[in-house]
Amino acid sequence: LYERGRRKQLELPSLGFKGIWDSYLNSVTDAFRANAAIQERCRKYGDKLFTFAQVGQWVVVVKAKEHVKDFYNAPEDVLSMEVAAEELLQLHHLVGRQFCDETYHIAAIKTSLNQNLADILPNLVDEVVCGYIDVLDSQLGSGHDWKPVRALDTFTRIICRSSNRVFVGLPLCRNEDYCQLASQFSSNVLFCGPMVKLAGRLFQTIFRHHQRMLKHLEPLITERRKRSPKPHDGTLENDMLAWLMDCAPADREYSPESLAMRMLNVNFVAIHTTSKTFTHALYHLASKPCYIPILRAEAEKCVDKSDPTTWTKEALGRCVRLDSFLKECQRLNGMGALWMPRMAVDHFTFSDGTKISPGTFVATAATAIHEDAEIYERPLDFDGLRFSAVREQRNDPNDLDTFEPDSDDDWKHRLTGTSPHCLSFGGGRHICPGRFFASLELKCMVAYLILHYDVKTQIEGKRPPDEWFGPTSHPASNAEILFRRVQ
Ligand code: HEM
Repeated sequence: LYERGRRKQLELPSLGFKGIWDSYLNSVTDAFRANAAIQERCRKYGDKLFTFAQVGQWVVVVKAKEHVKDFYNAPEDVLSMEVAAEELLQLHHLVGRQFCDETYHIAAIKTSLNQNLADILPNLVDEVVCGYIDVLDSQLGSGHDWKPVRALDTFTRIICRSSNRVFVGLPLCRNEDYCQLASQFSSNVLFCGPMVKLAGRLFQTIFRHHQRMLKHLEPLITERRKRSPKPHDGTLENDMLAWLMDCAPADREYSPESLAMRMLNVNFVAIHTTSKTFTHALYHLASKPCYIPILRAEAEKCVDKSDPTTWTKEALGRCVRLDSFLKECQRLNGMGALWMPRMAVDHFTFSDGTKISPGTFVATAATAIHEDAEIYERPLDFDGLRFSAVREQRNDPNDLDTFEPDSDDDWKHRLTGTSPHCLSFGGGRHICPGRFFASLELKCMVAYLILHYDVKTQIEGKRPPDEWFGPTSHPASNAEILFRRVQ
């Protein structure tokens, strides 16, 4: 209790704080309406930093552009993402020390994955198509009637397969046990993390994710080692496993334990984020059918419906309206009210002189920023063409030969563009290195969907409402969307 009172950062404003007991009471009532409570405080304090009482800790909340820049550019040994994640999710207990201590998967994503996007696209598209056929079409049957489909489950399975086609290749990416492990790992961690302070090492024993991943990868690693005594000689597959081997320190190149842990980590950051974003987009599309003909017409112009093997990174890059639609979905849905948590591990001073002491949690008010009327016109309205409108002013989208997605400051309005006003992929030091892959995969997924299916919500025009757990939001987990094949 003493620690809690001390860490409140008394010099910062905090609505409703009168004493330690008060703060507990507030934190419990606010937990049920965290988004509204944080938005209220953002309106009251404007661009000032303030503190917000959560059940387990105080959080200093950052909203103003300059504060966000200070925050996300701060060095890891001052405002630490790792320590915050450890504290919130208890990763050492849940998955083991090695999960956090090694980080060479980040290098593998930043260099190899991003450089190979054009090369891996045919495999990615192939798996997206096979995923739709195996997982969605099997639920629709052979007719052309509307059929309800549980969206989040269905598309998490397709995205998990497609991502893992690029991470581990065939046939493992279609193995049921492997896919279950890869897609459930992050939800298990995110769900159990907060409870694990009590449960200690129980989670590791019960779920044994690392051992299960090891069982799947070990034969692959042994086979590759036999084939190529050095992973860097270019004879291995062009997939994440090979890139991880390339980026690993010399003594881990072929270490199944270490590589299995990195592969868990890659799946941890890649699958639920992409599946959630896709599901949000699907809910918007199904509840606002006016976007279907717009996006379908653009997709028909950019890619060949009848031959997905011809789809290229450049062609998908020209789907500017689809890019904008996805960015708008991210702006309004999917971020938590508190986003990008950091723990101060040293004294930190914001550029306006505000000091943060070690042991303080800091996070951005992402929802309040994304819904700020001073930044976005009509911020609460969903405008799927909000970002493409700016890009199309400078380029004629009907003239695909002259369209230059890379011109001027075009990047700012792209799905992968980030700024202190657009935090969906983070920003600064820990900006998401997988966002180019995620963008490519999401575009393949949505382009294929709108070319082959019509979608609508059960109650026409009504989007399944997001689910909130404290300051974290998720797309409705059990909602069904109606699908019908395009005739
Ligand atoms: C739509 C999908 C995705 C979203 C919304 C997303 C979002 C984010 C955000 C917000 C961060 C920064 C977290 C922070 O600063 O606290 C982040 C970091 C990260 N993301 Fe993503 N991500 C997505 C997909 C992916 C994919 C597909 C990969 C891998 C292939 C990936 C790999 C990573 C990694 C490794 C980090 C940590 C970077 C570091 O610590 O420097 N992400 N992501």
